Amino acid sequence: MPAELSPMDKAKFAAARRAVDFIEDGMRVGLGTGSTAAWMVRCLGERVREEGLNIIGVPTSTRTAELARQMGIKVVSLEEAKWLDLTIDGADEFDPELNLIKGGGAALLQEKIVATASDRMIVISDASKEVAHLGAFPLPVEVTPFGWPVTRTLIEEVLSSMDVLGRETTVRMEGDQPLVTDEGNHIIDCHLNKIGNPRQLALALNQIAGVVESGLFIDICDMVIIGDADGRVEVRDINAGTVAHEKIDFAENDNIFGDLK
Ligand SMILES: O=C[C@H](O)[C@H](O)[C@H](O)COP(=O)(O)O
Repeated sequence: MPAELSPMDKAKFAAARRAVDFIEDGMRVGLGTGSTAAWMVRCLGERVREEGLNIIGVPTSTRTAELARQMGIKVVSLEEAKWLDLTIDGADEFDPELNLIKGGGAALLQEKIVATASDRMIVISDASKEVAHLGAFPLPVEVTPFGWPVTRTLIEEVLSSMDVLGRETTVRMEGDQPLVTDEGNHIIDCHLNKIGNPRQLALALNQIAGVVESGLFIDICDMVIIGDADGRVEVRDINAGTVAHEKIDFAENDNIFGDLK
């Protein structure tokens, strides 16, 4: 393992490495986006190379598609795959029911479509993403470019009647322009501090004309794997109601870091 790898990256790696063990030969797998999901793609690439694992991957962003191809993973579109066995992705926050905030990397729309088109979704994370209540992380809402300032006003109106602590919104920028997502939309970040009823908020946001999707993932995630910098992982299965504690041996996975040295 490269000495310069941060404790956070070690934790993300441990969770990612454990998660790819759930991938079996022949599976169609949704590939998430972000720094944690990138570790998962590298770990999966290693299994494909070493074990000849025959899987197809459906990426959730152009970034992930590029990395997956580099790692030797066969990449297809969701239209081609039709349905997926499993999606593995990171998250910005998760609560005790495994409801999520996602979209810190602006990939929430493809991520949500891919995750809901999967039999199971596993979230991989370090411990910092676990919260009692969602909302400290600004909630991303993807909106159409057409009339987006109006949509933003409508979002603020809806927030004024919701059980949230903060109501400020900001437009995600790239340079001096609103950021454009892979699907050609913009992102409004909602600074809510605490969301009292995530399900109600998700439904209310999706009623607004111009809102394409919010970063609230309700009842989509089945399992979370939380890694730490020592290689320990906690595997929490919400459906089975089980919690397992295991350990990843970094030394056994040294070849995965080959391209990073
Ligand atoms: O849009 C990005 C995604 O929802 C990411 O999965 C999320 O932001 C977590 O990313 P990271 O693993 O880099 O913290």
